[in-house]
Amino acid sequence: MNERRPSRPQRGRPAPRKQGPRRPPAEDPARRVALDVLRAVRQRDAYANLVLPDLLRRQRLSGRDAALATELAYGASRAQGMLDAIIAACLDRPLDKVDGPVLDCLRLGAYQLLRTRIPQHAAVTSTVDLARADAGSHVAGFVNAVLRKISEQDEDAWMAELTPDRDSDPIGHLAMRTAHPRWVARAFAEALGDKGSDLEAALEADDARPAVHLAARPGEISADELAAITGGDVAPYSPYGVHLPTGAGDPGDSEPIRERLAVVQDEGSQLCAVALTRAPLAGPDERWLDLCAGPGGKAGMLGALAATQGAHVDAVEQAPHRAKLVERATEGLPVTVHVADGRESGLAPGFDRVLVDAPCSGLGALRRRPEARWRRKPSDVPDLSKLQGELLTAALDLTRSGGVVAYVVCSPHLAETEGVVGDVARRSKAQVLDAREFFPGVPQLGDGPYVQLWPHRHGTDAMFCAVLRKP
Ligand SMILES: C[S@@+](CC[C@H](N)C(=O)[O-])C[C@H]1O[C@@H](n2cnc3c(N)ncnc32)[C@H](O)[C@@H]1O
Repeated sequence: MNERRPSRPQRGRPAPRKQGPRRPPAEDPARRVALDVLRAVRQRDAYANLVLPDLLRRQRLSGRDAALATELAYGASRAQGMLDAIIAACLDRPLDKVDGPVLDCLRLGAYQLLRTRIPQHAAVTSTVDLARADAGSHVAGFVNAVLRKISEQDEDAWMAELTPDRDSDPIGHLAMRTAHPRWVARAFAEALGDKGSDLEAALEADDARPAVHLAARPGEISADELAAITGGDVAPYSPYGVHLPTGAGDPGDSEPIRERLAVVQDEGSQLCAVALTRAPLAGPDERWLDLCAGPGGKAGMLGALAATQGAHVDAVEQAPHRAKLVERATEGLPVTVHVADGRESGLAPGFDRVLVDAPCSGLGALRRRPEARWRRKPSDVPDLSKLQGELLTAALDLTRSGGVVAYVVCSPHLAETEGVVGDVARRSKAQVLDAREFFPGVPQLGDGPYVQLWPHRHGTDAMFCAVLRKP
């Protein structure tokens, strides 16, 4: 046993308070918000990025306090597996025997100790205060003791102790070091065909906070104009994209977004929507379909492009509340929204271009959804692949002979990407086009015919795109 870290924290004996900076107030509002986010995620499967803005508003937090709450809530959510491994190493009982509210406090405290520059005493005492307020004095000593043990080593030392050996278990090693579940790291490795440096770069980029990307609405404003107004940079690949500087604040406050001249949209999503419109077509090019449209990001892009080309978009979405979001996103554009199951939409066939942006595991956008990597399970994938195959088949059925279908998922998992497309193309005899041609100027697209974008190569989400032509 490691003598420096006795296995049993000593309950009820808070470490003596040191002289020095004043103890933070009992209810530090930024940490309170972060803790409430962690709790909502754990208790009711909430999405951190949806609950946080509301909590910030309710606590009237802005500026540095809001930035701290965001950093702690998102950071602790993203690093949860790694934090849990370290917390577990400091306990004399299994982690699942720790009460949920206490575990939330431990995660929040551990994150501050390991991944921020917050002084140790502030990280520990502020978390103990929250634990006392939420769970009672009897747990304060326990939280204090565990956090003190965690604080005896920095993240690197903990990782050296807990991470599997790099040579004998490269995936387990990188998964732990970059705070990813092992199955996600393995899915990335299989898609990259690499267990070494490329995988490391991919997982590290996936663990970093992404820049906010905007899409200028085609026909309304150019990317140059949007960049000038927002102070962002024109995106490297999407003709409509702008990257906002880090820490630019809430993009929803910016004038072009309020005036609906631009939307927040990852550059990879923009590229995939535009790719559908770039595939060459003989014959008519007027009827476009978006078969999985909610909440309407790509439908907005397609609608705006359709408006400039005299085409019309039908947008199908199964969930009524998401269909409403599509209506809002496409207001004023030549788009008709239908609430229906894309597998049996009842729409008349004969579409010239069809987008299937299928429901997926979202493994390609984990960096944007802090808690998602710990929520998704490998057992989710088979059901998703089945649905994806059915939607792609329905899309081909709705396409005219010679028309094109873009199949897009925000995941690099091979069962959701090449597996689905290979299977449907074989059965339908659809021709798989070289999708790289519809991503001009984008480097490192491999051997084709599919396109797999990556955060570490392209700065985008890990979007997958295949383009098929109906025989
Ligand atoms: C990846 S999202 C699409 C994102 C959208 N294209 C965008 O850019 O904003 C997948 C959407 O498909 C919807 N969906 C799930 N099953 C469906 C089905 N059987 N038919 C139609 N839509 C479905 C989900 O509700 C979700 O809104």
